[in-house]
Amino acid sequence: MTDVHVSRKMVAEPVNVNEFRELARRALPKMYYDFYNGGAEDQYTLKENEEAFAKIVILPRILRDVSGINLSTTVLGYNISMPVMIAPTSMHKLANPAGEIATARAASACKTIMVLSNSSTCTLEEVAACCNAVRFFQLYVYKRRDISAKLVQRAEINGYKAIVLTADSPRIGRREADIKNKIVVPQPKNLEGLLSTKFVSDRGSGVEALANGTNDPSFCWEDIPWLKSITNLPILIKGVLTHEDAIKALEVGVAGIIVSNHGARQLDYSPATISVLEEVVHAVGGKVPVFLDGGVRRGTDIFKAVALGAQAVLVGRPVLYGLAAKGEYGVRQVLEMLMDELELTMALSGCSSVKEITRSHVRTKHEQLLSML
Ligand SMILES: Cc1cc2nc3c(=O)[nH]c(=O)nc-3n(C[C@H](O)[C@H](O)[C@H](O)COP(=O)(O)O)c2cc1C
Ligand SMILES: CC(C)CC(=O)C(=O)O
Repeated sequence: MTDVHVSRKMVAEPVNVNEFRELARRALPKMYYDFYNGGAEDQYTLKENEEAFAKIVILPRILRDVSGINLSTTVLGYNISMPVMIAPTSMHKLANPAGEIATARAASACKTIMVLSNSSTCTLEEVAACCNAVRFFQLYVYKRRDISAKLVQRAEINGYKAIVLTADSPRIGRREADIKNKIVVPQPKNLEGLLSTKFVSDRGSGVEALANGTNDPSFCWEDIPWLKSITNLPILIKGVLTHEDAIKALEVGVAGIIVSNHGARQLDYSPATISVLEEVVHAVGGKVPVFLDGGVRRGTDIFKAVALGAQAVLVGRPVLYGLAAKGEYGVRQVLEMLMDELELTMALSGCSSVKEITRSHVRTKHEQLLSML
């Protein structure tokens, strides 16, 4: 067999998430692949999100009974099959005609939680009706506060179990591929009949026009009581990267914190999420669960995040790659790959349950350098 045959076969039958990325690239129009795959400006943080995981080593323990591995955990009291959830990402119909319905069904099949994006291409009602996955609803607070309130109310009526407030997007990051491609995106389905989103961007990106036309850049900590006053659902805050903001989040009474830099699509040169996870975990001191997203591509990444204190991680692009390549089945395959990799990582590290993964199972770059002194 020639090398060409080998590489074709490899891409046709992906064995890891990064191979799904290549399948997605082939399946999608360039404009949409760039939208899904890209980050802000120099994409420094985009690279760092993945590379920072590579700087952490795992310290395995040997001769433990790992004949049965239990990957399950709980998030806000809901049992899930593994410490991995689906991050909110917009516009799944750009990847597959079934859109978020396919993603939700895959989440349900894999017994995990899907966070539905505020800017989805299926309505939150359609997603609620299509499967019995536990679902959270991600919220951007709009200049039209009444419309955000309406979305929260609809999420609550339709059985979403938490509101994930995205707090890192007062304006949209500068995503240069979208500007160059003059990306055109559909109107978010949840806003149909509520708000016209036909905004025009000077710079060419339809995503930028949409987000900057709708999101309220004045929304701040003092406004969280308003959000709490309109819902009984627990609120998770997404976009925390410092201990200062973690403490503020506790003060305003959130039910959980998601350490996130929005998949490096907002502020370039913000830190890789895995590099600040521990700072946030220490500040929170176990008062609420801490989650992480950004750059998780391997079971070993999940293991490292859990060892550094995350209750679970969320994956964004991997799900989109699976969806673009193979629809609902592709999303399932991606989730199952991560699950299998995590299971093997735990077995080889001597951990038979998620609780057994501890801080002493990993060594950061900083610690590696200190140990050489
Ligand atoms: C194409 C795309 C769309 C996204 N849309 C949203 C969104 O609508 N709301 C949101 O809070 N985060 C959004 N995010 C950020 C994700 O929730 C998540 O933080 C990020 O994708 C995690 O990094 P990863 O893609 O490396 O896993 C989006 C990310 C991508 C890649
Ligand atoms: C701006 C939104 C429409 C989607 C989003 O959050 C993203 O693309 O990162």
